[in-house]
Amino acid sequence: MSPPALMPVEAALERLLRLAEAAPIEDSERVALEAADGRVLAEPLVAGLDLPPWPNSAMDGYALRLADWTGEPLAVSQRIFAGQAPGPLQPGTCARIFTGAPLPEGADCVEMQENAEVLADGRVRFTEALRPRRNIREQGHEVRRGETVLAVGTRLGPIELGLAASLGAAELPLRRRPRVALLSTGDELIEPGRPLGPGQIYNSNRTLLKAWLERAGCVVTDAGILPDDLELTRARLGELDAVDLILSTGGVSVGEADFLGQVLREAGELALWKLAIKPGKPLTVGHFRGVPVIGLPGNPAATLVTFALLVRPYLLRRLGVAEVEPLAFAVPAGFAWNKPGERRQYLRARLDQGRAMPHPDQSSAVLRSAAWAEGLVEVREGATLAEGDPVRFIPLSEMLG
Ligand SMILES: Nc1nc2c(c(=O)[nH]1)N[C@H]1C(S)=C(S)[C@@H](COP(=O)(O)OP(=O)(O)OC[C@H]3O[C@@H](n4cnc5c(N)ncnc54)[C@H](O)[C@@H]3O)O[C@H]1N2
Ligand code: MOO
Repeated sequence: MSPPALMPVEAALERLLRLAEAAPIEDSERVALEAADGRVLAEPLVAGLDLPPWPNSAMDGYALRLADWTGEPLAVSQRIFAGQAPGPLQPGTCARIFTGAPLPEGADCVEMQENAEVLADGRVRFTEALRPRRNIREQGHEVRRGETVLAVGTRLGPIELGLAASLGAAELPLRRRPRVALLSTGDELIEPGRPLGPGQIYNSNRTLLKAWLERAGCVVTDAGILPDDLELTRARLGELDAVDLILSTGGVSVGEADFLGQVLREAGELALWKLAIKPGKPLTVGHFRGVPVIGLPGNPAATLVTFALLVRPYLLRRLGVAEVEPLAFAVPAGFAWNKPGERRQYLRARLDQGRAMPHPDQSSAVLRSAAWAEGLVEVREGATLAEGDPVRFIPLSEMLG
């Protein structure tokens, strides 16, 4: 009998996103703008004013009414700086005006000072033809009052926060942060700072995931290293009832001391997925007393790839984010690929003169090549590649936030 087919990446993502939509995190809180970076909007941001709020000058120069201009020089009747409220333009004159200053009532054109000559008597001659509305930033040009500027579910970054600030928002209604409990499994693991005993390795997944989850806006509970004991595993999981997700690493393949799996089976449900991803084949998805559980493979590069491609989008979708997949683009392969694989490979790679160059060490156990990499290059299952063929490149920077 042939082994069951591996689950394609798209199918795994699709299933996880459906699970995320079935368990949305909907609570919201009002948060000061300065503390809102990386968070998700719980309500649309609706403009309470026009932007700009009034017509203003795009240039340092002179504001005038075109009908007043016959080709003769005009006297300057006022000077208007940004931040001032000008009076109406006196007929038959122009106003000295600076960038960002409000246009005086009655003016319908601004000419930049480079096209103006100030005569000895102070009057100004315009040297080029003038056009109506030239160099005027119109009221409401960017945003009209009442318009939705950012949709619910928008992930806020510096640019969105700047936009909210330009509309005068001091606080925003945000989804609360997801609470994630992080578990490591493996008797070989100890935490950095302690001496390494025989057979032991330092726990790197915990540090990697904690930092990454926090960047993604989560509150992380460190649930430590799961003991190799059924009773203790049961007790430890039982303590994690106030979280939105239990995320574990290790112990998901075919190991014998799979206490996590056993406890999940008796007090929840558990599915063992075999994904067509390399690195990252085994993934556990289930529930423990109603709390979603995702178990990532323990190999550090497998943890990284499955978190980036599956868990991060899952968490964002639980917050109602629509676009959860990282931006990716096609680049020419700087390498050949002769052996078609049954799993889709995500190679740790850099761009060299626009071509994707994989690191020579693609071992699932290795993090160093990921620290070197700028992104992941996708080699699809069953594919061979010649140098120059297009491959998808996903920048790590797209996924690390
Ligand atoms: N007979 C089979 N063996 C394995 C299979 C398989 O299908 N049949 N799959 C391989 C693949 S692919 C992967 S990926 C791993 C997945 O292993 P587990 O998730 O069960 O993880 P462990 O066995 O606990 O650990 C794997 C590896 O990673 C190291 N590790 C684990 N946790 C951490 C951590 N927190 N920090 C640093 N390193 C960690 C661990 O020491 C092991 O070296 O299974 C393959 N085997
Ligand atoms: O999925 Mo595993 O990461 O290939 O070693």
